[in-house]
Amino acid sequence: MTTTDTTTPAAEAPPRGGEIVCEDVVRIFSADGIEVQALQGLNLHVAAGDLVAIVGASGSGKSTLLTILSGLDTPTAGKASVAGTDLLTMRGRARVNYQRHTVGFVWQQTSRNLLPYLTALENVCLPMSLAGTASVPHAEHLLRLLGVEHCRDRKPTEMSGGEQQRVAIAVAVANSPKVLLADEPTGELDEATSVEVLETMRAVNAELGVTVLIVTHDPTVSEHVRRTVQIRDGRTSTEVLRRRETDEHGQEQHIAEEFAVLDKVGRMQLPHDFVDALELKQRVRLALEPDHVGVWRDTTDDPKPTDQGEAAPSGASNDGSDDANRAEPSERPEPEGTR
Ligand SMILES: Nc1ncnc2c1ncn2[C@@H]1O[C@H](COP(=O)(O)OP(=O)(O)OP(=O)(O)O)[C@@H](O)[C@H]1O
Repeated sequence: MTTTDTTTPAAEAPPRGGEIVCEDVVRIFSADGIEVQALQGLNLHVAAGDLVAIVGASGSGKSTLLTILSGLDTPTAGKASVAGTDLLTMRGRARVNYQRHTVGFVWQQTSRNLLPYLTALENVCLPMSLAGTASVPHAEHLLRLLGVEHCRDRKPTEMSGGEQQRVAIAVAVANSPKVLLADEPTGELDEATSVEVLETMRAVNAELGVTVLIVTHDPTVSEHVRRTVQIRDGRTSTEVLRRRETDEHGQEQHIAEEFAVLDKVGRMQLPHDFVDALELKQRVRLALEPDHVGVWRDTTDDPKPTDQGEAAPSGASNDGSDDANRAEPSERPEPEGTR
């Protein structure tokens, strides 16, 4: 990952609010009398037209989030809406309409996305027929856009895994949803085919303007999206925003900046590698500077060197003043907001 400093990170950030809004979303599962908090106050805002990857360790809550956004499950608490539809109060007919028109899905298992006894064209026409808007020319247009027009009259068993996933994307966007949700869409594919499928997702995002959210374990997915959101223990923890810039030599640079997610009351999680690198534990020292917040390891209880080079008693300062523990600006580490 190429990283570089930048003076205007906020200028590139997507606007707050928008197509997908999750605020303090909680999902508790009860099984055999044991409660599992899969989502523990998750916050996520995705703007209309954005292309976002959600990454995280196994069990961090990615699939739970996607199942809620797809309308197949309801949060225990919090606020969640997609394209203005409130996912907590949605019932019956509204839920069917939501799944048919507002969101489209692509699942990991290629076999789950397509009906095996229908051709690619028939698979794409099916959701339109259910909505009463079947159009062969529109289905053909989508197959062409996704580069699988040659599969028009083939059944899934006559297509490669990558072709099946690209047809699945055409099926998912057949009813012009506002949001396309994909759960590990490259999970069963080799690297080269994964890249093709991800590029297809980009094309759908760019050409049709559909907002795309991809849940994945695959770290290479991050290189194909503008924004990667990390979920940790049921909460969004950090984000990486990517963009391309041309430097003064005319060379294109890929810029990746890491951000921490700040909730409404100001809580944030520091990335694991920051915590490990500075051996941060239990408590950190903070300082508000004009344009950033400084975070330092708590050295209050460290032995202090004396003039003779011996350790002073814990907590004692060199000159007896409280300021002795504060590093002078020249001694301070660089701000950690960018890497
Ligand atoms: N229906 C359920 N009943 C009980 N616990 C559940 C249920 N679904 C998920 N969980 C638990 O919730 C937590 C989050 O699960 P989730 O499937 O969302 O994680 P994930 O990040 O998608 O993991 P993976 O990458 O392995 O699919 C896990 O501890 C899981 O065991």
